[in-house]
Amino acid sequence: MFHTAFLDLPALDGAAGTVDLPGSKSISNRVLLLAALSEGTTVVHDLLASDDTRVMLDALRQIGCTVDEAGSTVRITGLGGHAPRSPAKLFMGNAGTAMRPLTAALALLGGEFELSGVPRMHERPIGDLVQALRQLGCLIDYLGNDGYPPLRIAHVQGVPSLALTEPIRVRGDVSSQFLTALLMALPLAAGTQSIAVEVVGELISRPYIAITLQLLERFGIVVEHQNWQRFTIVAGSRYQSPGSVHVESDASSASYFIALGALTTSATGQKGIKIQGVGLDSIQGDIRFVEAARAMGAVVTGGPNWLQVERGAWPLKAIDLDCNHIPDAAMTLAVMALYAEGTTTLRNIASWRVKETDRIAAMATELRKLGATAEEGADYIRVTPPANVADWKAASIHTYDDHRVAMCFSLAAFNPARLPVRIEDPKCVAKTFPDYFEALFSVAQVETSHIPVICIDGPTASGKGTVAAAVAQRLGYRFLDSGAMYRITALAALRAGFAIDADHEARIATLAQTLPVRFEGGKVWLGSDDVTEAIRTEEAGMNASRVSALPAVRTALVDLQHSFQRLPGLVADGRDMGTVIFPGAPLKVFLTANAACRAERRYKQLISKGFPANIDDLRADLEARDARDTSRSVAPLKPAQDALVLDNSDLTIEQAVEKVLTWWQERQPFAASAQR
Ligand SMILES: Nc1ncnc2c1ncn2[C@@H]1O[C@H](COP(=O)(O)OP(=O)(O)OP(=O)(O)O)[C@@H](O)[C@H]1O
Ligand SMILES: Nc1ccn([C@@H]2O[C@H](COP(=O)(O)O)[C@@H](O)[C@H]2O)c(=O)n1
Repeated sequence: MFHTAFLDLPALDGAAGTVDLPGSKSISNRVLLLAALSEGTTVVHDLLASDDTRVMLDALRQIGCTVDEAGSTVRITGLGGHAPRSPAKLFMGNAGTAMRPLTAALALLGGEFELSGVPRMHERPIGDLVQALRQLGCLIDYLGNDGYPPLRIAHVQGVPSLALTEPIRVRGDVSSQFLTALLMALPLAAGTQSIAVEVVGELISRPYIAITLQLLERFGIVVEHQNWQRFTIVAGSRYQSPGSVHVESDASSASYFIALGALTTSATGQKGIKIQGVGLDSIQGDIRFVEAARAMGAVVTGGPNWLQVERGAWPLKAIDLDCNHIPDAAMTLAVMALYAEGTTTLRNIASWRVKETDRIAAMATELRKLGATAEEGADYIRVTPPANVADWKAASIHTYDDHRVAMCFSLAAFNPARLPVRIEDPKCVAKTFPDYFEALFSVAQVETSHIPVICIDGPTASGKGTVAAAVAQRLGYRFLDSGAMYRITALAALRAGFAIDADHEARIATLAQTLPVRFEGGKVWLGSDDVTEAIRTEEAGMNASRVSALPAVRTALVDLQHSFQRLPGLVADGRDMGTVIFPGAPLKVFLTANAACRAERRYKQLISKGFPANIDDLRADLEARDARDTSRSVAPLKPAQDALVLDNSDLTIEQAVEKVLTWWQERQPFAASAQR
């Protein structure tokens, strides 16, 4: 996952390949709660690992369920009729699928609970659910604003006697989660009598209720319904664990890759995007996004657990669609509309206004930043793409702590104007798809020369590695420590018994070409040996300097260094990054510091690692190394013609990093809006 302040997506050319999607959020959190209410142990396979499931798991532990996690498999032993542990303060983050059903379930289980969330959760309505529970006789207080979390369930003396003879009335036109919450909680009270729930107003997002009913059935609860307006929980209902449950992949998450298949082709001749984990027979309502994508031109085929999507009509066809049945996935249509001919209208999406953010306003604002025309109404959005290629704008997309805004706007990186797109706060995807961008990059195609590279070259101990690693971390870019390649080659040569000299040049070069080197978790591996420490000594640096003067060795290491230029970008440090390896890089920095300063820094560095050091010897060594690096015939150390020189003798590390980042921002088309 990218924890950076923003993630810049370079203009992407195409996409092809296979993606495995994470588990469905809606199914994951429903299954967790149903398992918690059941008798027996449920093994949940392929559970989504995300912020929203995390808060649910934590809450279930707090109320006394036994929860064992092993990767994506979670084993839950439910309460099975026992009282939950109370009092408890439960933090629900911004997870509506946890807040609403848990409120209802805890109200019917008895005990004293406070449920709260992030500030946005405290703006998301829950009043209709609370009103329905109060109708029953439940004692629930608002701790902030009426109608919104945080709230308190005050059943210290146990569950009060409930008024179950009359149907419970609940609104269905604000959020279907209120009805889901009641349907999952009421079986706890349906031991001796049937309980009816009546929906007031039109039931929105009906497919989510269908998921609830299907999952309830798996946990032994039969719910009858008349025309989706009246639901009856049959007397004698009792939660019983089914033993094990598999969570299917998230159909809403599939929408981004369905869209990707619809709007891209592949330069390599590979055909389309294959999505694994969810198929045309999915129980999730958002699978009907496939119909909408087909209407826009996508060619979608599929089987029980997979989908295959290819571009059909191009440009895409504009649509006018009632999206009530696919509220979450419909956001993706708003971005697909950027690639359509004409105006796309998405209707009946009032629920967008009370989601993670006001999604209608958010989508309209961000689409406009890209150059589109977006008109918003109380329950619709109308999108007209930029009139001409030249009307597209490079935008910094604000994501409103809304995972879906972040994910669907990544699709704007395929714009015909070939402009980059900045996604602010990319980690918000953690709500449902923590590795979304990694999945996107695994199928996205871009000509390598278009992947941005920042080169930081300079003499020994000038701070290149430190600054480059920090810049890479701030941008979410990959990091290439090219010096390590020479250090490892020298080590491998010596271990193979080769002296580092011209006589052994060819053999060392052959060795370098097939170096079994891996950089993993901050460690450097040569085959199965951890050489992290061994290559950091001054002697190893000197050997590297000798080996790096052999032209054949330099040539042998070129491909390996180029292989680091991958999405979303690269920061490379060394001696010839800007002059030889990445001559087209858009930013080249030559980082220097005076010799005394560098010797002192290296001295402190070695001492702190427990290596013996003498500052005068160090200075002599680094000057010798610089002299050899500067005077060698191939790829000598020198600033590239277009490099910016930064003497950081009097700068702190952070100041040097900021300087490089500032230079980088100045080269970005959306620099100004990134300051918001
Ligand atoms: N601006 C700075 N102020 C103080 N210390 C710094 C600064 N920049 C780097 N250092 C420190 O100097 C030491 C050497 O830095 P670093 O290893 O990044 O240099 P380098 O140029 O990559 O060296 P080499 O060429 O040998 O790989 C490190 O301990 C680092 O923390
Ligand atoms: N691009 C590069 C990087 C390094 N070298 C040589 O390797 C030696 C070790 O590099 P460090 O950055 O890890 O100290 C260095 O002294 C150079 O001789 C190189 O030639 N080209």
